[in-house]
Amino acid sequence: MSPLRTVVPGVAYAMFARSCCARASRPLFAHVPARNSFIKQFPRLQSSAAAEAVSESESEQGAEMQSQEDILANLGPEDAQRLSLMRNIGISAHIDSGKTTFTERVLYYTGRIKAIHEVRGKDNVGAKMDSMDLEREKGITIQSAATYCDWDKVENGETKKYHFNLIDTPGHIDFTIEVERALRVLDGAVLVVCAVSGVQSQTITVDRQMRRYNVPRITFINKMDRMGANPWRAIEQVNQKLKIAAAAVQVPIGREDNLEGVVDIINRKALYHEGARGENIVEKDVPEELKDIVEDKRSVLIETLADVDDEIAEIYLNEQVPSPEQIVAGIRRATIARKFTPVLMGSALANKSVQPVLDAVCDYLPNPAEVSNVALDLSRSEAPVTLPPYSELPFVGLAFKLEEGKFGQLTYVRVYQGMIKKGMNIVNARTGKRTKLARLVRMHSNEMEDVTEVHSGEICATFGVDCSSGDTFTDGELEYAMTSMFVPEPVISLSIAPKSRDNGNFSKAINRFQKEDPTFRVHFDSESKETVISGMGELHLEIYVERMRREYSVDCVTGMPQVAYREAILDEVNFDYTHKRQSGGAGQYAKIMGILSPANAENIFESEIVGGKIPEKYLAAVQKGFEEACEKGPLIGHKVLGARMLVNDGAIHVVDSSELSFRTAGYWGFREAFMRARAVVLEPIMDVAITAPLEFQGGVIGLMNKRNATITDTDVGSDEFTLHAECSLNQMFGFATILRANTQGKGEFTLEFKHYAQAPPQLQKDLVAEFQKKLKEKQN
Ligand SMILES: Nc1nc2c(ncn2[C@@H]2O[C@H](COP(=O)(O)OP(=O)(O)OP(=O)(O)O)[C@@H](O)[C@H]2O)c(=O)[nH]1
Repeated sequence: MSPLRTVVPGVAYAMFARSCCARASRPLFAHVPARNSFIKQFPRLQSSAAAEAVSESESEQGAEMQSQEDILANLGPEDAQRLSLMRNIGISAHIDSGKTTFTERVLYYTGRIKAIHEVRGKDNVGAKMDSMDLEREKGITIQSAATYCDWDKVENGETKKYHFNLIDTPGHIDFTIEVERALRVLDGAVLVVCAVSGVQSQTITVDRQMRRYNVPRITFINKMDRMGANPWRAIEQVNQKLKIAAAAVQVPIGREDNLEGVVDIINRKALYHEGARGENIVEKDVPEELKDIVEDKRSVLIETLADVDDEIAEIYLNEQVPSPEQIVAGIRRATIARKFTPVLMGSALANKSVQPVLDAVCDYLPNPAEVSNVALDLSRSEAPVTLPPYSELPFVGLAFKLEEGKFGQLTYVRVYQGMIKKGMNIVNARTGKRTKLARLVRMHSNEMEDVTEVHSGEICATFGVDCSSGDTFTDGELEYAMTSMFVPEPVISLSIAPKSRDNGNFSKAINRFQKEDPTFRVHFDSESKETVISGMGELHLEIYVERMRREYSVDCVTGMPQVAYREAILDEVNFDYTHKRQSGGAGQYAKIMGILSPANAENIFESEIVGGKIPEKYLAAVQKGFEEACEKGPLIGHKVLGARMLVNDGAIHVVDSSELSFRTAGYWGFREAFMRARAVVLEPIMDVAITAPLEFQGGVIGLMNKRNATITDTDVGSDEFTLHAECSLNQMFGFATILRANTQGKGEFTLEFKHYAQAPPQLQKDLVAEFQKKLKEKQN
């Protein structure tokens, strides 16, 4: 953490002063308010004796990175009150853990919806957050959905109204970008774990994503009503597999069919439910038969906390017992520091113990002011700057999700600093484009409510803003850009064409899906004259083909799914390539020499030219040629992965050399050297996790052996097993049908890209032969 600054108002001024300097140099940011107007704008910073005390030199030294203490100390009373009661949270988990069912209860108990509808429920209505027809039919979440609700929490006899912005995310790895972008803008998460299956493959993936965006999480063990439910095994797995300290803050009262509620072990209170949907929580004494386990688990909680929190450790080492308030404060500190996750339990479907999770969200997850958010100041070599959630500062927000709605493109925005108002102009930091905000809404799944202004820390949506997902918006005052989310590379592609002549809808659909989903890519293969779509898995592409049919009335024919192969080299070779053409008119001449060698997972271009033998602009042209060649490898026309081209010598011709000549030399020189450097084809290797009832274990192992998979681990539960294996994607095509047939429809599996590895020699030969054949056909 950066050192605590003492002259707090000055820090904000320094940041602002810097942005003014930045603006002064760019015509786009012509308006430069004087410092006085800044102070007028921010009355609470007017203790300007302090502001004056900040010397110019300090403001020049880059005091932009504010510590969390600075931010909290400098929050105005209105922001402080508003933000302390706000939580931006995501609900994430493995497929089918009950995220949507859980969210439905949250919406019901907070009064956001009037009735509960189940995922695949008999009433055919479906859960609120699965608003797409396809989601309701398949019973899976495909797109993340945002909503908001208010939760009345009683604290010391006083009721406080907390405001939640909530995002329900898909569990399936094929829609992983939805999880990435949700976690990018959320401050905390509820990790849902099934009480029977425990930590599953996707739980681990989601956990990794939470770590990527530093998201603190509380854990909810759902499905405690199911046979074989075992929360203690699940907690052990969170500790072991997710490698984060976890301890229960509750113990269940009854289990499986007899689940009645939970005991809050911090306050030693039993919580039961009353009402048709368990809406009323009734507090009672801890049942006699649970007293021992409550004390036992309470000690485990305190010991686990003592390991990760200094204050609890001190109390513990002094052989004292922390008070309930101290325990809650310790859990909050350790959770926000991402060293610990408190574990709650219940059953969303049986309406048990969801409300305590909402209390825990308030107690343990951070409010927007407690999370450090950073942007890069583009005007100062991308120096990092903190974005404090003060409403008075200039607006900075991130467009994290785009969606085509009834009224045009809907852009979801998280407001990090300042506020936005209907009618105001916002500027896209990437394109410099200014747009007037015609409409501002808050989303409730597929419904929306118009609002006139949205303050820092909030999530909202706007219409008619031209941008890509991940773009930063400002009010034009600042040149800030926020780092965007991680976008995984697609691993599978297939050719696609409309069955009948395209009346424009096919292209419209393709354009829209591409804009909305950065993991869905489209390109036109000029050799095969086909449109090729790429994505994260078979289901991912299948869903888009189906959506084209339903939403755009375009029936499509698709080719066989193709693996995204890569080409690499195993040897280092020298190259000496001359590109020469003399056919009337101006000639072409470029000579390059150097070394081509294998590199680690990226393509690198370097030059070590002495004495200016090749001028910089020609070297840049060689690099261009190299990059072009890497897009379409010489072996089978797939991308090159891990090649380093070093140009260390060469020659130019005073008349005939040009950028084009050097670009051509870079392109062909690379290809020629590549083929001499033991070129190989790489294929994607996937992490496979298959879960099925125990009786199918032998059969499933047989299926994986047939695919030359490497079995890495097997978890055997009371009635199910999970087999983990590494297998090439090539071997996994159509596996969903095969697994279903071999497990009476009870088996499930997930696939996640792990790494690239050399394809088997025969496959490489076949691919090369096929590519050569196609080339010949084209030449004839
Ligand atoms: N027994 C039991 N079943 C539950 C519980 N919660 C959810 N389910 C069921 O589990 C299935 C999956 O629930 P969802 O809420 O769709 O799970 P999800 O995690 O949102 O699913 P995806 O978004 O597709 O990954 C549904 O059939 C639910 O009825 C629970 O507490 N107990």
